[in-house]
Amino acid sequence: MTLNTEQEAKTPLHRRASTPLPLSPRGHQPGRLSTVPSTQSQHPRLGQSASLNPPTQKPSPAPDDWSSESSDSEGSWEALYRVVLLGDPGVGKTSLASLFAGKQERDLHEQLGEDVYERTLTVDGEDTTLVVVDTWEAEKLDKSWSQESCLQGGSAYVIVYSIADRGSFESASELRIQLRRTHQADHVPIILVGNKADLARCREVSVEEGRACAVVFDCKFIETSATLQHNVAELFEGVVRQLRLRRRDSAAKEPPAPRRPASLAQRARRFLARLTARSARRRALKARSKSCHNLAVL
Ligand SMILES: Nc1nc2c(ncn2[C@@H]2O[C@H](COP(=O)(O)OP(=O)(O)OP(=O)(O)O)[C@@H](O)[C@H]2O)c(=O)[nH]1
Repeated sequence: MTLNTEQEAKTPLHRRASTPLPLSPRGHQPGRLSTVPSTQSQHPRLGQSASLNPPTQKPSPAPDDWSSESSDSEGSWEALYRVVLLGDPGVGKTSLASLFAGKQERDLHEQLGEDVYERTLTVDGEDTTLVVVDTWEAEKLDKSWSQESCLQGGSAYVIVYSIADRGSFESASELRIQLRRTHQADHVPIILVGNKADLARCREVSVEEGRACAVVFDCKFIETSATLQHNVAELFEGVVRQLRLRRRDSAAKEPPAPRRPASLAQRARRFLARLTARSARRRALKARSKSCHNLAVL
C-alpha cells in the first residue's frame, strides 16, 4: 500500500497529509465525506508492518512501503472516509494517529495540537482517503452533545484501550454499547484495538479477553503497539478493507420487495427458514470468534 497525500483541485496551497480538515462532513453520501483526486505521495513512509503475533521488544526498521500493494495513484479518484478514534485518556490514540499521519511529523503535530489527520492509502490497488479524527478527549471536556455528534459522525470507529490498563478496557466496552445505541441499524465498521502490546509484563487484559469482547460486541479486534509500530499499518489497512466490504455488502442488498399476503406454503417456508437462520446464527457466532481478528473479512 502506498500512502499518498492529496490536494483538492481548488486548494491553492499544497496540503500535507496531516493538514487538519474541518470537522463537518463534506460529502454527499452517508458515511462518505467526498471524493477527491489524489496525487503521488510525498509523505514519509509509515512504519512497521507486522503480523498478529506478539511484538518483539525492538522496533523493526520501517519497510519500503506501508502497504499491501503499491500503485501509482496519480489521476485516480478515491473515496474519503472519517475514522473516529475513541478511548480513555493515555491509551495511545494520538500516538496511533501520529503514526498514521507520518511519524516524522509527530513532533509537529504535538506542537500544533492537531487532532485531525488525512491520508490516502492504497490498499489492494485501490486508493482510499481516511480522515482520522482524534478529538474524543476534547469533545469530552466540551459538551455531551458534541460527544454525541462525535459518536454519530464516523464512517468507522476505532475504540482503543491499553492492554496494561483494565479500566480502559472496561471503558472500551461502554463505548461500544454507546455506539450500538447510535448506530443500531448501521453497517459501520468498529475495530477494538488493544494498544501498548509491548508492555507484556504489565499486561492486565489478555488477548483472549480482547477477542471475546470483540465477538460479543460484533466488532473486529487487533492488538497494536504504537511504540514498536506493531500492527499499526494493519489496523488502518483493516479499517479500509472493512469500509469497502460493508460498502459492497450494502450495495449488494436489494431493496425489499412489496409485500403481498403470504400463502400457507410461504408461511411454512418462512418458519423453516427462521429455524435454519437460528442455527446459522449460532454457526456465525462460532465463525466470528475465529475471524474477529481478521480485518480482511466481514
Ligand atoms: N509502551 C507504550 N506506550 C505507548 C504506546 N502508545 C502510546 N504510548 C504512550 O502513552 C502515552 C499516552 O499516549 P497518547 O498517544 O497521548 O494517548 P491518548 O490516548 O492520545 O491520550 P489523550 O491525548 O490523553 O487522549 C504517551 O506517553 C505515549 O508515548 C504503546 O504502544 N506502548
